Amino acid sequence: MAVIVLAGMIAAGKSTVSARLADKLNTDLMIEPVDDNPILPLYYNNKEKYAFLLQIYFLNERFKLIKKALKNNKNILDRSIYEDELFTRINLMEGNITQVEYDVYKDLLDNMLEEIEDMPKKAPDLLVYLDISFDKFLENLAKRGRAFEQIDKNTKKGQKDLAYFKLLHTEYQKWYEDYSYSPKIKIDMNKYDVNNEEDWDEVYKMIIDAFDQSVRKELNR
Ligand SMILES: Nc1ncnc2c1ncn2[C@@H]1O[C@H](COP(=O)(O)OP(=O)(O)OP(=O)(O)O)[C@@H](O)[C@H]1O
Repeated sequence: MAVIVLAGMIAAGKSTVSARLADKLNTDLMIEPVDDNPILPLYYNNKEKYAFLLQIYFLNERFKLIKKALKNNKNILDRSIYEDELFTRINLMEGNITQVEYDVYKDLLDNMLEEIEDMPKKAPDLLVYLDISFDKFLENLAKRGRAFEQIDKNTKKGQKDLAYFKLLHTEYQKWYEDYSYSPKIKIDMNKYDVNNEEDWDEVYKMIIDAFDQSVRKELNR
């Protein structure tokens, strides 16, 4: 039984890497399709109003996927539940949710994580963190062109959005350094285009080597 979870900043390439990885390993891909999320566009339009609702929505959806992934054989998840907590904290810092809302969220999250403690597998075998620079993030966001994510720098809202993304990017680096639930690997995605076969082969090898080490460690325990 093996579970690999992808992590990293918005538009770092998690969806592409997790899909290619699932295909290569012939395993299930656990994703929450963005197009099915009714709250995300509302959130990007009015963070103060929808941040708390969005976080509860993500927490619930993520938990459903984790339960499935940790019970089944061989799974790839395209984002970790611990990152949702990071998003929630950023929203607290930005004043989009209140301290009381954050406390309720955190209590619910801890309660859910206790359920995971009773499952045969409590954490992924490997966390793959995709690292990108802020400039690369802006480039990727513009390139993929999801309407609600676009930044209009000439407006007050655009400036606020930019500050949100910047804070998230900075905090993501710290988040990765502190992450300790499972073995982890950081991949510098500024250097690789995973749609290019040569680059993908290199990235895949790094992930598999780290994964083999992680599983070997587990067997020797
Ligand atoms: N907990 C959360 N709080 C706020 N926004 C979130 C949260 N989780 C995901 N999102 C947002 O949902 C959108 C889609 O996220 P998704 O996980 O599909 O991929 P992504 O972050 O764009 O990454 P990639 O391009 O690497 O696949 C992004 O705008 C992301 O910021």
